[in-house]
Amino acid sequence: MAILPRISSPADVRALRPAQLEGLAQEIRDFLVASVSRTGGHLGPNLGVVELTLAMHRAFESPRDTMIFDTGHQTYVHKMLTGRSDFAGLRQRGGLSGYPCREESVHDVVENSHASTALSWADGIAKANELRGHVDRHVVAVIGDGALTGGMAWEALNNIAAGQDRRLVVVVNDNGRSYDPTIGGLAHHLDTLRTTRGYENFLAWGKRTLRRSGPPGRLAYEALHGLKKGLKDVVAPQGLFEDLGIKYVGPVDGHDVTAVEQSLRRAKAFGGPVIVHVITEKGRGYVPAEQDVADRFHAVGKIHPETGLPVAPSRFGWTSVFADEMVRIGRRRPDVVGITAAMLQPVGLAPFAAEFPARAFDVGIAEQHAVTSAAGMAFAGLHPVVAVYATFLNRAFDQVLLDVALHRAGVTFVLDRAGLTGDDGASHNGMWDMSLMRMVPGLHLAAPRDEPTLRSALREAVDVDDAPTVVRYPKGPLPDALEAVDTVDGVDVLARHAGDGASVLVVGIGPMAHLAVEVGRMLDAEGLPTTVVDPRWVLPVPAALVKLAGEHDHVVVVEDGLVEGGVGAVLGQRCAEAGVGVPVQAVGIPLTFLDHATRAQLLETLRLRAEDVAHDVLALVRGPAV
Ligand SMILES: Cc1ncc(C[n+]2csc(CCOP(=O)(O)OP(=O)(O)O)c2C)c(N)n1
Ligand SMILES: CC(=O)[C@@H](O)[C@H](O)COP(=O)(O)O
Ligand SMILES: [Mg+2]
Repeated sequence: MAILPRISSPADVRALRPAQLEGLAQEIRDFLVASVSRTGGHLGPNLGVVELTLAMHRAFESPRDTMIFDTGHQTYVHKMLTGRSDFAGLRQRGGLSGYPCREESVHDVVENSHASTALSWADGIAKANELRGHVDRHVVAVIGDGALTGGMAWEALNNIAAGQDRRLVVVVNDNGRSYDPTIGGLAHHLDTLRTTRGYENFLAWGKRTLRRSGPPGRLAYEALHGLKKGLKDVVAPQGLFEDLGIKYVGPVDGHDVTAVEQSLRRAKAFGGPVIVHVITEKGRGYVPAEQDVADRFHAVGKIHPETGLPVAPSRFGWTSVFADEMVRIGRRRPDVVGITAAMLQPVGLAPFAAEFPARAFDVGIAEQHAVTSAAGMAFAGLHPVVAVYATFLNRAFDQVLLDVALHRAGVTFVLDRAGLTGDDGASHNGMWDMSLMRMVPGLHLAAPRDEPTLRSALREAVDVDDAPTVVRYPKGPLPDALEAVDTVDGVDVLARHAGDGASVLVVGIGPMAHLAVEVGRMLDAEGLPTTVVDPRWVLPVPAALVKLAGEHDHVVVVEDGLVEGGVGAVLGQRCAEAGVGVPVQAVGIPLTFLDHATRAQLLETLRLRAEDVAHDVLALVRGPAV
């Protein structure tokens, strides 16, 4: 008898008998594979937390007890156990978000999918609970071993340790991986806690001995647990968590619901900050994921459930061009090194790392460290290429500004997923980088429109050794190459249309150049004299673009980034400063948080299609249609 359909709230989960839990876990796994195969999503991480999430909702009472999930990509099971079963529209407009979403449920708190923030959230909530006398409320925060390599997590742990009376349980979900195996001293320490030979072997011996003593009855079971407890105290090394002053429970088999539930109840009863170290397996229970050496199906597109193979070919054309060009640059420039923040494969540095293993650095989910360590590398004679998703550079703005730019360090930032990404929701759109980077003195930013301009931008960027450079490009497949018909002082002219009346300069930034050409055609069809250009290096705004603007009656700049402080806004400022009195219309992303939707849905909503832009230009140039 299927249990899952009868789960509409955590109370239903708590009402189950322990004997029912294994069956429910299997039903959940079957559902995850069947559903996420159809929509795409974070299949591997969620397969790894089935038992953990079940145990959490049995040991704690959400929403009275607050549940926080770091990054939030592993909350599909949490959603299923809190009454949300319609995953058919996952990460699409009107469907479930791929992360916690307050609008969806009172059980969801943190919508931000940037890693390493959960423990700070938890510390704040626990402090508020204590101050407001909510002594019956617990906070339980799940953080992955990858997210634990982020600096904020340690800032939070330092504070959590200071609050000995705060009811806060930190669950370290240790599956040994971010995308790749987690790096660094912390990963080693977690390994030590998890795989101390004596602990493991002695425990294995204990299990064998007890089994030989007869059917694993209650007595044998108790003896085994007593043995494990004794072992932990005697053999398992005391961890840095306890040195910090935070009680440590574990390591616990994260796929044994009963063991996890018991550990969580123990931690909850302690009444102060406790870490429960849970050992899980990313992709657990689905062979294609378990066997996936790349990243255990961390984030998949639509796949065939029987085989795990992708339904569509690889989605990431831009990334593969960067990957190829980076190897070519590496061959001719021994000073060039690559830095990733735990995303070697997704950002395209894997081929570079394969050919130059000593020159590829995975720093963990630590973008701030990545940037400042790059400043150090540049100071010491290297040219670092820091490859991150555009949205994740937000948290390292200060390091770009005052560690790299202030020292005129030759560091190149390669920002993948720049612009609208859509289905990953508000915190994943790469919409902030140009408005942020335009505030960095001396920084040069390129927005290529296709493969040839991406390759040339990368080559030009690594040749700049006395200032930061940025090359940004979007998620997904490459557009066809777009040839320039002319170049004016570095600004590519993509089309010129003669005509009568008010002349229009259409500036396409990055891949929006393709849309700009389309807009040019539409304006030409209306008889407007139109010039379509792509400046390629867009920040600082080139003087040639200001000059070109002064030769037209109207300028429209189309960019896959914020309008506020974007290239269009800056061009308008530069024109005003130069006494060039032409109206500059900036078209792009409004200053707001965008709900999850497909990129196409967002482009339509934001009126970022060629017909929308042409319509708006005509309305401005000729006045509204009567
Ligand atoms: C600041 C930031 N950098 C990078 C990412 C991309 N990212 C999402 S999940 C993930 C790996 C997380 O590993 P872990 O915390 O161990 O969770 P698991 O997937 O193993 O459950 C990364 C790097 C992010 N969400 N936030
Ligand atoms: C949760 C997270 O930050 C990443 O897993 C991200 O969702 C991956 O995005 P892509 O699918 O665009 O690589
Ligand atoms: Mg992990």
